[in-house]
Amino acid sequence: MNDQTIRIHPSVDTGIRHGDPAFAGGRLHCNCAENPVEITITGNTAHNHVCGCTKCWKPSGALFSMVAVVPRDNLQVTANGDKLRVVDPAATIQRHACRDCGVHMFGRIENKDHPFYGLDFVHTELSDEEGWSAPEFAAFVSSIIESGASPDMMPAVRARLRELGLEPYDCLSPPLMDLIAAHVAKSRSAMAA
Ligand SMILES: N[C@@H](CCC(=O)N[C@@H](CSCO)C(=O)NCC(=O)O)C(=O)O
Ligand SMILES: [Zn+2]
Ligand SMILES: [Zn+2]
Repeated sequence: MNDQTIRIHPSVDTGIRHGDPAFAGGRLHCNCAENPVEITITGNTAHNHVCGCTKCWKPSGALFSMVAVVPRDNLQVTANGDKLRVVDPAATIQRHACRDCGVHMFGRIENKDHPFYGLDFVHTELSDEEGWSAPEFAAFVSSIIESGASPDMMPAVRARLRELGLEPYDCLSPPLMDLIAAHVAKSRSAMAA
């Protein structure tokens, strides 16, 4: 990495750290120096990825967020939960953010018909523990333009993502898109029956 290297996200900019398959979980904190919000996760995360969408929380200076999922029953708010506010109650993913520092602690889908219902979205860089699952791909890459990135820089952004081993996609990865499509097909056939 040199001064000209495109900064994707602090957790990947110097190379991807492997996750630990035996990792049993840990705690995430917001950025408040006093009374930080804490969530506790049992077990490891899955489907970790960097996301270029406009809605996922990004640390300052990063082009992408880094976001993974956990079963919602594996996540508990364990300190200062009174500081959490839903950023956009109309969004599919309801992001619970700290009202003081703005960090998103978890995103939850309340629509039981959604393909990802039952999973919460979390940012594992908020944890001091190591072993969380590593990011596997880059999602919603073209969406960084919506946040102000120049279209001219997109070839370099995609090249840097590939160099890091994060295949760039403009929606989710093919396995996740297949999962969504299979869910839609199953719901339609259930409705027709
Ligand atoms: N171009 C839009 C895309 C936003 C989008 O569809 N984001 C996805 C992925 S977020 C986690 O990977 C999504 O499911 N959004 C639902 C939601 O955010 O509630 C943009 O950039 O805004
Ligand atoms: Zn905070
Ligand atoms: Zn996103």
